Amino acid sequence: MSDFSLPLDKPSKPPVINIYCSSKETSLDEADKNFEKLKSILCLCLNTDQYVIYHLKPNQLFSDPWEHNTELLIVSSDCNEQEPNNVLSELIQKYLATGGKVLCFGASILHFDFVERKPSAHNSSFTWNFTKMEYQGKVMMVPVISDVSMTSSKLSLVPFNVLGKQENEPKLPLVISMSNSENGILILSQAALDKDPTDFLSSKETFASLQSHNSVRFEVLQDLMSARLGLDSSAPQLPLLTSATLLSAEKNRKKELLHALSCKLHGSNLLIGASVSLQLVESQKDVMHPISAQCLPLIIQEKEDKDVQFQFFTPKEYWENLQTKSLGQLLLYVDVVPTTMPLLYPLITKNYPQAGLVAIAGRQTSGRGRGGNQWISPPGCAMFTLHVCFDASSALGQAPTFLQHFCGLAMVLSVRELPGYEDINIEIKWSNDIVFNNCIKLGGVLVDSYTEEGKLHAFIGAGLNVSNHNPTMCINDLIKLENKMRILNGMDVLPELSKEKIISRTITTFEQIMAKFNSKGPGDFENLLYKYWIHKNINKFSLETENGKNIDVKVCGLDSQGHLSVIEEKEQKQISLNSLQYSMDVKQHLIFKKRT
Ligand SMILES: O=C(O)CCCC[C@@H]1SC[C@@H]2NC(=O)N[C@@H]21
Repeated sequence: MSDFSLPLDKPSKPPVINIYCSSKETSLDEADKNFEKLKSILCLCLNTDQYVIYHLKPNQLFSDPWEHNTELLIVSSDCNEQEPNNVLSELIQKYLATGGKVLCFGASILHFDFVERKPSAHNSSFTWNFTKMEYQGKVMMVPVISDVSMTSSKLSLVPFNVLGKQENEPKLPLVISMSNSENGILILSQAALDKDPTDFLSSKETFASLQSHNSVRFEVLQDLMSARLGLDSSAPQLPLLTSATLLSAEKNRKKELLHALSCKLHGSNLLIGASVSLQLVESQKDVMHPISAQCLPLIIQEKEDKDVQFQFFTPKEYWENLQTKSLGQLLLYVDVVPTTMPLLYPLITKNYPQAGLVAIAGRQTSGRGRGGNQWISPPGCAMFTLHVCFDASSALGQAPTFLQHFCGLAMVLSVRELPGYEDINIEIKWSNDIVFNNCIKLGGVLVDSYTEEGKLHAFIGAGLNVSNHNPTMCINDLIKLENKMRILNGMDVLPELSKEKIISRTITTFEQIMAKFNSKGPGDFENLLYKYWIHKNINKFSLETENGKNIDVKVCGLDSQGHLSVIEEKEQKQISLNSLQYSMDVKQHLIFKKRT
């Protein structure tokens, strides 16, 4: 037997938690969103280093052998699907009989005699009720679907345990657990513990009440996972999310922004965004834990800004190096967040479109890269999203692709325009990678945008690895290399750079490039870009065409829209390539169509 055989009690792959989101009337998009939401909830109550979490889609229920490696199946149903789903019920019964574990939110989706539906509940329109639930001495407000209940009298026909019941109503169970002889466990919860308070924003009072019980909800969920279902809920390596803080070097800017936002507020303190909402709070002591990915507390006051300290960020270093008129002067800083990309949406207001807001993160738990890739985001990476806004009819509004190039160039210049750092050999590879040695990637840029009322809003996300030696290389590794050479030549060594300095210098340079582009056109910008472009030397490529044939092209620069301009060698014909459709592989000298 080989020394490398697996110990018998070890799974060959990590155990899976499958989440099934019922989607009868909800669109598939909605089901995806629900899945993401549930996944972020699980990340707060499970050791996510131990499990992989997948979305089990309706079409996979029968086609994939999901039962084999599923440690837990979570079923989440919403108001739209209250007729029992017989097929799903049967499948779950089978899975339980083989020792499976199921946690089901929304008792009425499964077919059980003890789930009673009042006649009105057979109509398609269901509503939510809010009731107090007692779970092992803890009391909390929970949403339940009205007109559906679990009837104790009929429940006596099955072996069950009441875990949560309506406060003062022992006969009305809200959460029960049932187990069979094969050790299968089913937890059926009529209380919608899978819903966040932000799902109930239409009533200020309801939202406030659910929000105030939110930490109890997580304690209950954690207890269900660990004590009832036997899963590992010890702290994962992933850090807990933290609150954000609004900072500005000038107090007045912060005041102006908050004033401009006052008409966008829901209730007294909520700013809604498409995927993340911000809950404005006065100080750290008003922050409720745990922090959910969908509703981030944003501290707006507290001590003087200059006294605030963070785990992964030194504001003083940032302000000292920022020399802009407006960009980056208002800063949303957060130590740990899934991604900075959606954070600024709730703060955008037409009353203050030129706020120049930037969101900076110390680390990200789900950093986004281009083309749906993941962006590894540990603390040593400089990571920010910058908001800019201009007329859609302006030169830049007509060619917003240039923005990503401005940012890539600004990142390179943030290092290479520092006296002594001119030879730190980072360059730009199309479309927007910051590379060393033509192909070792240290950084990149990602832009989201939308147009509203004639204004183009762009959210420019940038990441540059400043001090992580893994998984590739970082700026400070290159500075060390440069220092070896300088020592040999009897020169002073260069200090390593901080991410604060790199971010504020990038934003400063970005603002200058943009201003010059607006006033004088693209000339100066392009000359500077080509100076740091690897394609001044690496310009011969084979281009994949529509008909599958490859043609030889030579990269000649950017076109008037900011797209890559190449010349077909044979016919000398110019072709423009959009980075949304094409990618480049420098090692293979290949430009190929992205597969969608
Ligand atoms: O794929 C790329 O090259 C683009 C990477 C962009 C990463 C940055 S880090 C800050 C911002 N937040 C994200 O989640 N992504 C961008």
